[in-house]
Amino acid sequence: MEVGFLGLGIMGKAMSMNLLKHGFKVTVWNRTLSKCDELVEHGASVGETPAAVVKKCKYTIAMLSDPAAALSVVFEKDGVLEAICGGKGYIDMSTVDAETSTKINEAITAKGGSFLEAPVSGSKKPAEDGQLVILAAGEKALYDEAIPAFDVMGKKSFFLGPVGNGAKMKLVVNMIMGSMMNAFSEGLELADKSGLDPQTLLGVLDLAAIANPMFRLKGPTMIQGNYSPAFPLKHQQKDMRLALALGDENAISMPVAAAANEAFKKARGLGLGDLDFSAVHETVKPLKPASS
Ligand SMILES: NC(=O)C1=CN([C@@H]2O[C@H](COP(=O)(O)OP(=O)(O)OC[C@H]3O[C@@H](n4cnc5c(N)ncnc54)[C@H](OP(=O)(O)O)[C@@H]3O)[C@@H](O)[C@H]2O)C=CC1
Ligand SMILES: O=CC(=O)O
Repeated sequence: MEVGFLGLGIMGKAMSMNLLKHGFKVTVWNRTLSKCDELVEHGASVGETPAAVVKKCKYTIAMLSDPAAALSVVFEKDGVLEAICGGKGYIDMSTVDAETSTKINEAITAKGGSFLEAPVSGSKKPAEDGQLVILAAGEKALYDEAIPAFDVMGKKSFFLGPVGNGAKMKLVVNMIMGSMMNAFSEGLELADKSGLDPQTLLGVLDLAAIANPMFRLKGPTMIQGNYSPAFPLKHQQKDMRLALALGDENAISMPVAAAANEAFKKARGLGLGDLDFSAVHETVKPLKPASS
């Protein structure tokens, strides 16, 4: 079956590559068209616009940076909305807020198409390995149709009911992850500056009740100061911002998440937005004295 794929960033490239490897026919589009070349080498076709991809494919997946990108690919000229119609599906796997997803759902379904939001948990490596956790919500029939693709991209898919629930689940998960990353950064620095070996801290944490894959994966590179991007910090800060707005809507006080958001904002201000989100570690380090 021909599947469309819009957005070939860190995640979209890995996810669409997995679809190709598992025998799906994939037509790709990316705003920066040159990013399609590598996929073409692996057998993908290219659509000139999002509308051209949707026109060709029974269902189209999107993996875009943020709400503004998700909306623009649907609503702008040559966008998804120009070609979506009865019998076609649109699956947005980007991390956005429920309001964005709902707007897209309304527009797609008004034209007779079906819509699913399906943000994912798991980063570059799980995307490459087909080990994502998929948090889907919306049209159940489209979910059932997409299961073969989800099974290739992920290790587990959840169907969470009406549109909005996938987005909310993803934001809750990333709010927790962003808060944990800040506590972890502070702990690494505290260990170091109080005379402990941060490597030993990693060993202790890994045997403790709070052992987790994120500490295991990111700890060694954070100690080296290597922040090669798997999950760009600017996207984590976007997720904290959107999660805080969800907290605001529901009158949930989230001081820990708010402090974590401030740290990610500070890191963006320091020009670290395109690095991995673990670069928030740099905000905990003491400023180097200005050279005289
Ligand atoms: N990286 C990760 O670990 C994870 C990321 N996510 C989420 O997945 C989504 C994608 O993340 P990731 O792949 O890391 O991000 P990248 O920054 O690597 O890629 C972003 C993609 O969005 C496209 N894009 C940005 N703005 C626009 C626009 N205005 N119009 C059209 N296309 C646009 C980019 O196109 P171009 O190439 O032209 O810039 C690119 O294809 C985000 O929502 C992120 O929060 C979820 C789980 C894990
Ligand atoms: O959204 C990021 C992730 O690692 O999940």
